[in-house]
Amino acid sequence: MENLPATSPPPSNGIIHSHHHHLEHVPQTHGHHHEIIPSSSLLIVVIPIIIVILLLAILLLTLMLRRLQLSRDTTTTSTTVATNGGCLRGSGLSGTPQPKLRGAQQVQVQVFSLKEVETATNKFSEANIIGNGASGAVYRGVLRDGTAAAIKMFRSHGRYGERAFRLEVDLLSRLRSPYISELLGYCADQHHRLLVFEYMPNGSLHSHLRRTQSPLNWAIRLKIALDSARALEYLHEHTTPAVIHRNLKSTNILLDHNFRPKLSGFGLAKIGSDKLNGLISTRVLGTTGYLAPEYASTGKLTTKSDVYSYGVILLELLTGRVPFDTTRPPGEHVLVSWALPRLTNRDKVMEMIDPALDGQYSKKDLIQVAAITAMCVQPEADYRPLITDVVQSLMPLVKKNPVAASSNSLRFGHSPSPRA
Ligand SMILES: Nc1ncnc2c1ncn2[C@@H]1O[C@H](COP(=O)(O)OP(=O)(O)OP(=O)(O)O)[C@@H](O)[C@H]1O
Repeated sequence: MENLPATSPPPSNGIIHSHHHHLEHVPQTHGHHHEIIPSSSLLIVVIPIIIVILLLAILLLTLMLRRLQLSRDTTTTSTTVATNGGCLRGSGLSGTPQPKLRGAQQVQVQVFSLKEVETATNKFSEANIIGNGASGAVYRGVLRDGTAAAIKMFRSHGRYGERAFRLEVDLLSRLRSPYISELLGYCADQHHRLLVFEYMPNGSLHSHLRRTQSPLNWAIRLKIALDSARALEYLHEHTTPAVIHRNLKSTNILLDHNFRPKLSGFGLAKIGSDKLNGLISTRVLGTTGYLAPEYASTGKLTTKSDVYSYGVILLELLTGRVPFDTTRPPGEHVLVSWALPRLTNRDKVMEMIDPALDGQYSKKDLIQVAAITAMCVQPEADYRPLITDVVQSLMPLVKKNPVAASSNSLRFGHSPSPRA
């Protein structure tokens, strides 16, 4: 009241008396305020308040728009893959946490024009097709500098295909490990989406386990098991934040000229900040027979979901069977359900072993691998081991069963590993 301008009319009696007759005079006093504060003074107070509110609203809106933009970028993944032969520089999963190899720098991948890829694959000749995955055909090609390559062509790049393509480019240009398939480059020319990988002359583990001719021997199976676990260890433990592969299967384990495995197929990978508590996916993606039960039923994805899928690969190595096979007798369709009770039974474990191994393995080692496998395919995620524990358990077994130097002796028909 003291601050009222001099032009303000003097307070009325109603105000003076209000101390004594408060209740009776309240309405009167109230009405008086409108008269004693001039509109110019009101404006001085109200305008700054309105300006502050407006500024706050603009700030809030900007923040909300930014958040929306980030979440959109997360679902479509990177927007930095250059199209029309542009170059991938400083590619990043915009809006998503960017996994980095601790202490390592990003590796540049080459950008190929459609013409270059066409030349490399003899115009995508059918004769050059070496595989067919869910996202499209894979061609063998020879690059301009003479390097052999496997070129994966995305069939259509709808929302899902585009995400998978960008994710593979973004992740594989960051992740470098001797256990992970190397991305040489990519082509994103108009509607074409192609990934150019180092060529793995021995194809996939899946194809080798299906072969009846010269099957993989015990020592090489153990080495494949160990190096595949190391690939996963790299993703789960040596990458920050952890990467969950989400599509671990024997077609994604590729073998080099020495049958050393490299992990591929990163189109469904998830970069998780909380690897053990997990991420809840609204869409369950992956491959039947390899999906961890808790992920299949609730969408809860953790590094332990990968450990389960890895356990299924161990089962394939032990039994030579596929994870889901309706041609088998009833009760044997689902590999895990059939194998789980046998894995922990010392007498029955021998019954489930791949007949192609022809008894050329140590029973003691087999029991140990079976025990590791049983833990990995535990229905309860918490009881599954960390992949690092698997690596540690397999290391002494691989040391005991060294792989012969020549690739010719990696399979039977040459020099099988000795019976223990
Ligand atoms: N770098 C490579 N070298 C040699 N062969 C490869 C290479 N990449 C893929 N292939 C062959 O092509 C097949 C299909 O590969 P792709 O990556 O499409 O795998 P997929 O797991 O079957 O499919 P998706 O990952 O789309 O689910 C592989 O199983 C393998 O036989």
